Amino acid sequence: MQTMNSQRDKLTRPQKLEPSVPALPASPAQLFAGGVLVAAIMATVCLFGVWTRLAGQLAVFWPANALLLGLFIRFPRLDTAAGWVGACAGHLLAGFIVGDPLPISVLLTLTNFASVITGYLLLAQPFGADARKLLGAAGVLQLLGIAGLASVAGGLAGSFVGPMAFGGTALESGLAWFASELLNYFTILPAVLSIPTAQHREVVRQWRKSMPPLRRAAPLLALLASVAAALLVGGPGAVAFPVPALLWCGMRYGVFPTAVLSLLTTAWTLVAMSKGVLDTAVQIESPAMLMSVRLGVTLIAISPLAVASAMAANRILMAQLRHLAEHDPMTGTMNRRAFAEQAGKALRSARTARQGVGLLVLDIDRFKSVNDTYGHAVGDQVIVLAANLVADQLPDGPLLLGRLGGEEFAVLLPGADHAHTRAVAERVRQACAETAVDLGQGRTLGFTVSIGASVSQPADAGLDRLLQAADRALYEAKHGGRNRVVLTDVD
Ligand SMILES: Nc1nc2c(ncn2[C@@H]2O[C@H](COP(=O)(O)OP(=O)(O)OP(=O)(O)O)[C@@H](O)[C@H]2O)c(=O)[nH]1
Repeated sequence: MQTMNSQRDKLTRPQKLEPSVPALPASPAQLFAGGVLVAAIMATVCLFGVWTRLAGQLAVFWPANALLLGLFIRFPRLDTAAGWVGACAGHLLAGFIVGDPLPISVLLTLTNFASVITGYLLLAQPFGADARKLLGAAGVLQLLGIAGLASVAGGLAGSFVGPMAFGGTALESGLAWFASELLNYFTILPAVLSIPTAQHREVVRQWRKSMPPLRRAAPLLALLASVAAALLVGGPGAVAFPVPALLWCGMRYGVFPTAVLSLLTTAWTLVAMSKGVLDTAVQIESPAMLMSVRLGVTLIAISPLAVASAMAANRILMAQLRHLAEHDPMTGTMNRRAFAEQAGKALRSARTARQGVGLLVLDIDRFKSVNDTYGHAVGDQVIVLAANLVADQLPDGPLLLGRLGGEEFAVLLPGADHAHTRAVAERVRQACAETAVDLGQGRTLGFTVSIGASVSQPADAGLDRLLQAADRALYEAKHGGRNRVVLTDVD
């Protein structure tokens, strides 16, 4: 007889939308590959940043720091010593390619790392959990605060290094560095941190199914229309034209698409302004004015992100509440009401497809004496173990297992005929008879179950009739000596 004291996970649990963490330590080859990947990404984005550098000035757009911080937090697999060395190597390689003198290249790299490390240390703290996951509007605000402090660190380091690398005063250099970092962090970090996980992709699939294509596309079309309107109308207010459409995107699309759309809209607005395509009639006469405009445009994109995040947090809460309302907290199986609802749906589909259906009602034998002899806590353990054993014996596909009450469970087997229903019931009975609860100190407790099964082929009978027939069969199984299956046909 096998003993078991662990709860398996086939039963439905509330979904946790968290970044995946590697289950096993990475091998040296994987660490090396991760380091090389980070180096390649950093070298590429640094070269891009240098390309946007105007003579004797900071780069107009420097995505490297925000991207590096986002990658290390979002993909812990890359956050290794090899990853950090790779990031350093990528920076220096880009400096070497563009012909920066090595001391300057090292100083610029250290300055970049000052802000990345500050952001990393803050985000890695327990209080940074909501910011890491962009959970709720508070998470977004927290992320912005952390990005602000990382930018201050970059600005302070930049006030020393800037005058050596690009000339100018320490104050000018520090402020320019700070503002540029803030812009990059605000736009890029949310998009990288919210890159979807496999679980998110399933949520997206469900979302696609739940909405006709035009309804899904409407916020995006509104965004395009508002960008076009900004181009046509112009003037200082035009930079805010896309905000309502972005808010709509935030309400409908979730955090990652909203972060990407906000990033694209911000980038487009800044580029269109600098090229004169978007005529805001604002005279940009000084570097400080330019920075003010850039930061203003960036900050406009923050509220849609906060909306998307609050909506996402709300959706997670709703899913958890729904799970609590529909599941038995002890075993994780559906409760009676949710089982009736799900089984009813499955029955209707089986009927439409002219398939058969089987129903099992299962009851633990002489359970009262378990409680009386070993106490309720052990009784609970037996109930949980029975639920997991049943779940393990069921065919793949949606798990239609419900706790009808006490130590009684029901299983619906859509598409099953007489033979299949009996085979599953026998498997369940045998698995329970062969498994014992581990009571510790070498003691075990075995148990058996009796199963009443009913079959309707094709599935013309309703759930109530199937349940009544299975109940009668269960009564027979109990009176026939227990630890047995009795099957009956419903016509
Ligand atoms: N530990 C525990 N006991 C429960 C729970 N729900 C119901 N029970 C107990 O389950 C027992 C059910 O016993 P009965 O259905 O009367 O019969 P039985 O002892 O299982 O005997 P047969 O069904 O005739 O084999 C009762 O003593 C209930 O108090 C629960 O959640 N936990």
